[in-house]
Amino acid sequence: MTAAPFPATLAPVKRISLWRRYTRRPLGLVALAVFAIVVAVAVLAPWLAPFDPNFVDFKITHAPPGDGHPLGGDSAGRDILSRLLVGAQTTLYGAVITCVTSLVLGVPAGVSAGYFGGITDRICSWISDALQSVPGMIVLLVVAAGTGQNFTVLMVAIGVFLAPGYYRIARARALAVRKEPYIDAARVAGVTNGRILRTHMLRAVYAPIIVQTALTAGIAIGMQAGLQFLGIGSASTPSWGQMMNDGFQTMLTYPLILLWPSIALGVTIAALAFIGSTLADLVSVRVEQPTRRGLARVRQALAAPAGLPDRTPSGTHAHQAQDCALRIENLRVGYSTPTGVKEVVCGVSLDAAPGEVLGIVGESGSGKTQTIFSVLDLLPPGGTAVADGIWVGGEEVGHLSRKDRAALLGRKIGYVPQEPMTNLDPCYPIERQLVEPLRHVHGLSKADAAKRAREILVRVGITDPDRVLAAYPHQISGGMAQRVLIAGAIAGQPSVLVADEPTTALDVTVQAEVLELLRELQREYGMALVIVTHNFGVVADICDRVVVMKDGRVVETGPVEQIFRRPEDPYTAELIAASLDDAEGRAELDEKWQGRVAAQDGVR
Ligand SMILES: Nc1ncnc2c1ncn2[C@@H]1O[C@H](COP(=O)(O)OP(=O)(O)OP(=O)(O)O)[C@@H](O)[C@H]1O
Repeated sequence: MTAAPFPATLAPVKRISLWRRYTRRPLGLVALAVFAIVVAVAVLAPWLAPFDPNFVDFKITHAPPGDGHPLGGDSAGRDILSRLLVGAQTTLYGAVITCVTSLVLGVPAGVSAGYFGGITDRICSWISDALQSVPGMIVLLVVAAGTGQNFTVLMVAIGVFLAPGYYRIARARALAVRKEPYIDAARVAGVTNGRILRTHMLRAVYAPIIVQTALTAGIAIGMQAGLQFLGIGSASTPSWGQMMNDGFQTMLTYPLILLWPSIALGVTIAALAFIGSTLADLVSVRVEQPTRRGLARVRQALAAPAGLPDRTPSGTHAHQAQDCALRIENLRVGYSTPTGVKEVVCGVSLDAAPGEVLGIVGESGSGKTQTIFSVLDLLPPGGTAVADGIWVGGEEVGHLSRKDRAALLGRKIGYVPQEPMTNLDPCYPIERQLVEPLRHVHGLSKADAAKRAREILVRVGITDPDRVLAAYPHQISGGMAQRVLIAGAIAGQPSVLVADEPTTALDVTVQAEVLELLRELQREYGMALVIVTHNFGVVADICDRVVVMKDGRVVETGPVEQIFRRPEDPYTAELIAASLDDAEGRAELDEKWQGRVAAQDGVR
C-alpha cells in the first residue's frame, strides 16, 4: 500500500524558555534587578553595615544624614543605614519562612483534593475555608503572646494563614487536569497515584504557583512589618517594621527616620508585585498578540513583487469571472514568527460556479483551512491575507471593511465547521442557537424565526424537530449536531456554502447521509458548495471538481473524473492511493500473506 506523503524532515520547534520570555519584559527585569539587590544586601549585610546595628551613640540621636552616617541616626542613637541593611535580612528570612510554610501546606493539599476529590476534597476545603474565616491578626497576636514573641513561629503562623491561597490555585488546576485523557492513559498504564501526583499534577500547577509565591512573599513582608510595627518581635533584632514604629513616634519632628524603612519596604513589596504580575502574564498568555508593525511587515512581505521561484501563483480558473459564485486570485497568507514571515498559502487561485461542488483536498497543514478562512475573513490573530481579488457571488469582497465582510457571513456565505459538538454552545438549547441568528442577522420576528428554525430542521432530515429544538447539544448525537449546523448555515440561503471537513467527526454511515444531504441542499438552492477535506473518498462521493493542495500551493486542479483517472502530479496519485482501497496495496498484502503461509508450511 502506498504510504501517505510525509515531509522527510520537520523544522525543529523553537521553544522559548520562561526565563528568556521574562527577560523581554523591561518592567519585570527592573523589578527583578531591584529584588536581586535587596537579596544581595540582605546576604552581605554583616559586611556592608558600617556600624553594629544595636550600637547606641547618643551623639547621633535624631541626627540628619552626614558625618559618617549617610542616613542619620534614630531616636535611640543607632545608625539608620546599618539597621536598614541588617533589617533586610530579617525581612527576607521571614518571607522565606512564610512562603515555605504556605507552599508545603497548600500545594500538596490542593493537588490531592483536586485529584482524589470526595472526602479528601471535602476535608481539605473545609480546613481552607475555616482558615480564611478566622481573623488572622488576632490569632497572630495570641500566637505572639503564647510563644514569647518568637519571630520564626510567628512567620510560620502567617504561612498557615496564607496557605489557602496556594490550596485554591493547586486544587483548581488539579481539578481541570485530572479529567485529561493523558491522566487516564497513565492510570491505565499502571502508573501509581503517587507518581501521577508527583509528575503530571505538580507539573500542571507549577507555573501559577511561582506567580503566587512572588505575591505571597510581598504579602508576608507587609504582614511581618505590620506585626513589628505593633511592637511584636525581638527588640535586639533590627527590622524594617520596628524602624517604622520608631520613626512613627517622631514622624512630625524627624520624618526621615520613618522615610527610610518605608522606602525599603515599599520598593521591596512593589518589586515582588511586579515580578508576580509579569510572571502571571507570561504563564497565562502564551499567544502573543500581533503588533501593527508585525502585521505590516507580513503584509509587505506577502505583497513583494513576484519573481522568486516560490512566488509564482498556483492554481487555475475554470470559469469566466462573471460566472463564478466564488473566485480567489493569487491568495497569500502569512504569519509573523520570531524567525521571519511564514507564508502558509502561496499564491492560490481557484473558483467555483453556482451549482458546482468543489473539493479542496490535501494533507494536514497543506493550507486548505487558511485558504477558506481568508475567504470568510476568519484568520486567527496574526494571520494576514493578501490577494489580487476575492469574489463572492460576483462581488469583490477583498477590499471591504471587516464589518462589511462580517455581514456577508450567514447571508452570502454559509459555513459548516469541522467539529459539530464543539461548535454548539453547551449552555443553550438548539432552538435558541438557531433562532438567534435568524432574528438578528435575517431580521425575522421571534415567532417567524422559531417557525423557520423548525422548517429548516425538517429540511435537513431531522424527523423529530420539536425534541431537537428543545434539546441541549449534549442530548443529541454527533450526526444530528452536524445537521443542526448545516441547517444554521443554509438558513440565509447563501450563494456559497463552505463545509470544512464536514464528515471527519462522524461514523461511516452518518458520513454518507451528511454528504448526501449537502448534495441535495446544494442542488435545491443552486449554491456553490466548497468542501474542504483530506479524504479523496469524500471527493469521489460528492465533488464535481477538485483542487489538490500541498504546502500552501495548488498542485493540480480539474474535474474529479479526470483527476482520478489521470492524476498529473505524483502527489495527487499518492493522496488518492492513501485515501482509497487501492488494488496495488491489497496485492502487496496478499503476496506477503502467501509468503508467510509458505514459510510456515516449510517449517512443518
Ligand atoms: N495561527 C497560526 N500561526 C502560524 N501558523 C499557522 C497558524 N494557523 C495555521 N498555521 C499554519 O498554516 C499551515 C496550514 O494550516 P491549515 O490549517 O490551513 O492546514 P489544513 O490543510 O487545513 O490542515 P488541517 O486539516 O490539519 O487543519 C500549517 O502549516 C499551520 O501550521
